[in-house]
Amino acid sequence: MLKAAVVQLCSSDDIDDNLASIDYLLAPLLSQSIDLILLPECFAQLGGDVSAFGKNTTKVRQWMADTARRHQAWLIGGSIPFQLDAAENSRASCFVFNPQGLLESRYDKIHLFDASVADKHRLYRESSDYSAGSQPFVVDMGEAKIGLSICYDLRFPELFRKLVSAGANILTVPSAFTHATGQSHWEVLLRARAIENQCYVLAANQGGLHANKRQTWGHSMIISPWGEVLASANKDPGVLVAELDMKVLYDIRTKMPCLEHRKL
Ligand SMILES: O=C(O)CNC(=O)[C@H](CS)NC(=O)CCC(=O)C(=O)O
Repeated sequence: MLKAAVVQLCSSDDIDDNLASIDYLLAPLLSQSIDLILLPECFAQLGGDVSAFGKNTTKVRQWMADTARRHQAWLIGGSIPFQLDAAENSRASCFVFNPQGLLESRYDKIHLFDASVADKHRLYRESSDYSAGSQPFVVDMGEAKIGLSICYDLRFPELFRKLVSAGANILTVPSAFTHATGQSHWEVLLRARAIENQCYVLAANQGGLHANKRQTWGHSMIISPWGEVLASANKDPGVLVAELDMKVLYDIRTKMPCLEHRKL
């Protein structure tokens, strides 16, 4: 049994404010034994100066380490911009801290959201602010093996197959999914990834109208390997908690061994 917490936010461009909101939302969980906390994409800042933040992430990374240690839980830090190499843009990086507050791994978003969407924002050009990563990551938490992804990655099932082939049994999808695309695609894609890969899916989204006028979909979810929605949010900030029973997952994988039936 693993107890997971999924945080939904409506982040602004004010880093201190956003971190204080998360502290506030997580405070009631201190008395519960949470094993894993997932934060959404751009949890620390949405709509700010990506390049400036990407060069100066020390404070936020320290906050992540402290938060993991305080809750004695794994912390999967959705994404922050992180300037890895002066010759390129920031990566959109998901830092993972263990319950001792030590950095365990970092996944850099592979698929960047360059798309025209039928909302007021219309044109998304993530690649003008960010450089793409290329390396999928599975975090080994013992029985739980966490396959990392970020937001637009959700549309690329081949990434999730790679993660599952590398042993993943829980998939995390921290996001800032738009209101327009979320309404049509979010739940369907998440449940499909859970069903086809026979994995738990933890999806932490941004939700609401942000200071920069972007509107995100919310509806963060925890989904079982059978595709059932175990917990879901509406449009407002909050925290979802669910227990992930790995026996349920093994049972599904044994009775319907789709992953072993793969031919291609
Ligand atoms: O740019 C920022 O400030 C933070 N990053 C994001 O919001 C990213 C890139 S624009 N959003 C997505 O990937 C949404 C994907 C999506 O909505 C879909 O696939 O439909």
